[in-house]
Amino acid sequence: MADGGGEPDQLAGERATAQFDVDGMKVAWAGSRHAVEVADRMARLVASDPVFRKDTRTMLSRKELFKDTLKKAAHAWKRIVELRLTEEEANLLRLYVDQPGYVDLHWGMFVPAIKGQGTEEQQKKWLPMAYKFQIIGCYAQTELGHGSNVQGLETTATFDPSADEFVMHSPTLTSSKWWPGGLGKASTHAVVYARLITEGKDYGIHGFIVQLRSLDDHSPLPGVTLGDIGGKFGSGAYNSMDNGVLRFDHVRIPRDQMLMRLSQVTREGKYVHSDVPKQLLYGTMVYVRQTIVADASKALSRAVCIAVRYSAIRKQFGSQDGGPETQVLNYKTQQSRLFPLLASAYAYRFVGQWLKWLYTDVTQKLEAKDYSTLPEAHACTAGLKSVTTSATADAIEECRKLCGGHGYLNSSGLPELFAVYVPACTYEGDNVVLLLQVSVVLHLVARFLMKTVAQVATGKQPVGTIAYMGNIQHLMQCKSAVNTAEDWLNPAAIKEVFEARALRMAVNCAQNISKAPSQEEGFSELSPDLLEAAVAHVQLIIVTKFIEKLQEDIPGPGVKEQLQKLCSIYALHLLHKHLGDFLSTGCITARQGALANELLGKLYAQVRPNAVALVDAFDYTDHYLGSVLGRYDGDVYPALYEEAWKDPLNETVVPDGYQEHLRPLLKQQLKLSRL
Ligand SMILES: Cc1cc2nc3c(=O)[nH]c(=O)nc-3n(C[C@H](O)[C@H](O)[C@H](O)COP(=O)(O)OP(=O)(O)OC[C@H]3O[C@@H](n4cnc5c(N)ncnc54)[C@H](O)[C@@H]3O)c2cc1C
Repeated sequence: MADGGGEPDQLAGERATAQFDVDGMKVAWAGSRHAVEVADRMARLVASDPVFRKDTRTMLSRKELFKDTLKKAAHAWKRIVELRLTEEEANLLRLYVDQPGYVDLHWGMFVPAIKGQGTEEQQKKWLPMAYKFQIIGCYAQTELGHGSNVQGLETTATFDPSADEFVMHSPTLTSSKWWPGGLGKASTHAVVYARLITEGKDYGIHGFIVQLRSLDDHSPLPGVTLGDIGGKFGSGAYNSMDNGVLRFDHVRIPRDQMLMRLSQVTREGKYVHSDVPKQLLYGTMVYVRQTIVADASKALSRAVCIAVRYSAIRKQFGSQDGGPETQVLNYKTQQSRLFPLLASAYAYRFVGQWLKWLYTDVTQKLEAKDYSTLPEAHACTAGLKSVTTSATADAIEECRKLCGGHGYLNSSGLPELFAVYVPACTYEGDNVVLLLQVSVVLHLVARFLMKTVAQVATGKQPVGTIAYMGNIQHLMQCKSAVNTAEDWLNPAAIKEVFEARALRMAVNCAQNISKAPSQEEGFSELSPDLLEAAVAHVQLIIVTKFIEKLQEDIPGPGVKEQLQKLCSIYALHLLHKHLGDFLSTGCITARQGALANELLGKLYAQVRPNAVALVDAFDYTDHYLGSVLGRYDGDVYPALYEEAWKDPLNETVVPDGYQEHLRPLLKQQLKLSRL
């Protein structure tokens, strides 16, 4: 959607060729008519408010940028309160402000940690203050010396029964908390993860609510050392966030600030487990990862929207007879690089919508004390987080290249989008470490199935996203029946080969591990293969959820047909990219692989007239896109020209430094003895 301007629509011709109802597609993308309307309202509210301008953000110094973030966060809060926005509206408003800041961690990690790990009394005490922003919280887990290996954290929380207090301490340099967002400058409180020591025994990592700064003047409390960890990758981007460093020098907190839902320390210093099961923590994890997958589809769709619109405007080379130049979107290479990314944006959107359902399902099962599906739900969310964020990071960079030189300008929006997005591959679990966790679950199931193949029809069946593994006898032997390119349009044909590939890769790994001297050695040696098996499994989940989405009623002329094409593109481009997997596991023949590629080419041609309308369906304002190349009206060149003049370097015609460094050079009358 455009947000102002009123220039003639240079993309009108592209929009006229669409073969589907864009409004219907907006509903399919957003999830409901209501979701479209709320998102639209919030996006326009932000776009029309001058405080939320971001067109010069990449030109600000770090200090200016941070202050600008504080201003935007405070203004957003003011608007949320004034307009009495609902939680849904407030979340969307923050999304469209589109500037990482302390509020993300306050709402996204601090509040959920207290909700998930605090007792009822603790929630009653802390949450109202957090909801009203009387305190600002962050999530302090990672240390200078340890990230992925949480059990290796060094910060200590030693119980002192004489004072009924914990003593928080950072015994080494490497125990300094390092990275938490919002910690450096903004937070007044943190949930701090530390080794709990009582009665001389180390009980491992637990969470504690610790006040860090004075609520009167914001200065650090005695014994607390705090600061920002320094500039990060890119201009603007994540530099708006005050990722911080924190050290404790014997800082005391009351005993009741240990998060005590799962375990407690008594007044006497005894460590006791509560009767609340540990599995409850899975619920929060599923929730957080579901939001990360949803964010992947947002970031990817933004990049794709920019690249598609610009590729329709950009022309290079003409016909041989000097006729008009060709839109770069018409080049088959541009289509084969770009349309799979467009299809991936839709695929991630739908798997994200399914994850929302999964979260509700997991929550209900937890309430009913049914923990049977949790390991599978945990593995599936970990895998989806890993695969979608890695692919999105790569895709944003690909979109930059698809926009040629102009894609490298900050005003294209792509460098900042990339810089702000890539850490998603690292935070909330490094992607490789997460995939290895997925492969452990797959390995266990594959091993169990191999042992019980004969009884599997009657034995314990795998559930949820690993249910297909129960079909081991068929999937280990089946051969694809595809005989023509169009046979690949059949979702059942696609599903079968993706299932067979994932299962065979898992079984191969399990067989090879069983030959190793020990399981541990086998795991370590085969971890690269395990990783690939986990990726195959996760890609199957995404393909399956897209196919299932298409079995729903999807209103709007032509909408379902377009989605069917995108689903085929998503699956077949993966098949083409990972052809080695499919061939080496014997799931398809080389000819069937070639047929898939043939169909892909035809599908790209069918998507071409719909491409601009398919990105319009994301319904992004020009403000949110933040890209002169992705403008709704396609009026790219005047905008590029105008943006350039905003650069501080253009404030003077003759640059600073001319007198000292350029002029003497130009005026030098050196006698160069050798010339
Ligand atoms: C922008 C950003 C924001 C963040 N915000 C927060 C925050 O708010 N709060 C917080 O507590 N933390 C935060 N973090 C920290 C983040 O959670 C950690 O960076 C993350 O957990 C990874 O840990 P690490 O950096 O120590 O990487 P490492 O674990 O040191 O990983 C380094 C490399 O080793 C590999 N590796 C590690 N273990 C294994 C293994 N077992 N097998 C194979 N390979 C392995 C990894 O794949 C990676 O390639 C943030 C980080 C970033 C970048």
